Amino acid sequence: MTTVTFGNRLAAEFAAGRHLCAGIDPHAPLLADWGLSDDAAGAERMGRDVVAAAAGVAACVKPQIAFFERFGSAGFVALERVLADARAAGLAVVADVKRGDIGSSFAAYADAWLTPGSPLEVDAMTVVAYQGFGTLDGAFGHVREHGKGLFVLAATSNPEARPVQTAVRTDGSTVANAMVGDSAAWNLAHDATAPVGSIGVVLGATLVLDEFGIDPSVRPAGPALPVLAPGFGFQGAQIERARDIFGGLGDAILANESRSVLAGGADGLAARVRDRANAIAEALKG
Ligand SMILES: O=c1ccn([C@@H]2O[C@H](COP(=O)(O)O)[C@@H](O)[C@H]2O)c(=O)[nH]1
Repeated sequence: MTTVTFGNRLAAEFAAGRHLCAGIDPHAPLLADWGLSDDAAGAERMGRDVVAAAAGVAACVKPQIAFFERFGSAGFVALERVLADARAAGLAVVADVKRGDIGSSFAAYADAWLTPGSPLEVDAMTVVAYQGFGTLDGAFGHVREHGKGLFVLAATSNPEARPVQTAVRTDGSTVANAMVGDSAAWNLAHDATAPVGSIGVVLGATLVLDEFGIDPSVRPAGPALPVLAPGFGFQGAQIERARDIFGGLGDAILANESRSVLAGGADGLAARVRDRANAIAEALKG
């Protein structure tokens, strides 16, 4: 059986004009806003409602695992139900887990989130390569054999990240740019002719990429590099500026919005998801 790669799955979403990655972030104030309890049941209800609203409209959903993890095992049960709904709806899930460790331990994280049939199976996960890009090796088999994807933190949307991510390595590259380069190189080496790669990066839409040593006018060789872009909406970045922000890195954008879509309660959620999906499609088309 031929495995559909994560990159090919993204390419199909983009061809259909879907670029929104709808966040599932059950913050306590948002749960209150929705009239839900600040517990696992409330998080589950919000998550399942977002999945229902996003199916066929958004390219993916992105549960922020921290908001489920705070409820312990009950939170993970809730999350598993949200993931099951997404699977049944054919909606891709990017787990925002930001995992990283020495290679042998990281491999167990990758197995937990990317093994087909695992209780927490998702389509892609966010990862941290602070201990070296090679520590991600344990996930690459899932990418190649099971059609899974990774988003490597490169230049994140939060201001505190700047001193670390702009640091210059001994090879002259900033840490942020090295993450972009290593991810693009992996895609080129493993699936050179794919339209979109299966390894992507996280680049905050709130940033000026040049300031992180990333030249947005340079499109990496090989498959388009998926960019998971948080920072739109609540954090202030404007989707209309996406082309200016990402330049040559803007061919395969998943624009994440969480609080801007979730605020306002369950009533009107479907309309908000649709409106944001349309605005993002319009800004990124052509
Ligand atoms: O650089 C990063 C990486 C991840 N995030 C996550 O994205 C969402 C953003 O939520 P909003 O409500 O749209 O601001 C959230 O889950 C963050 O943990 C990020 O913001 N920046």
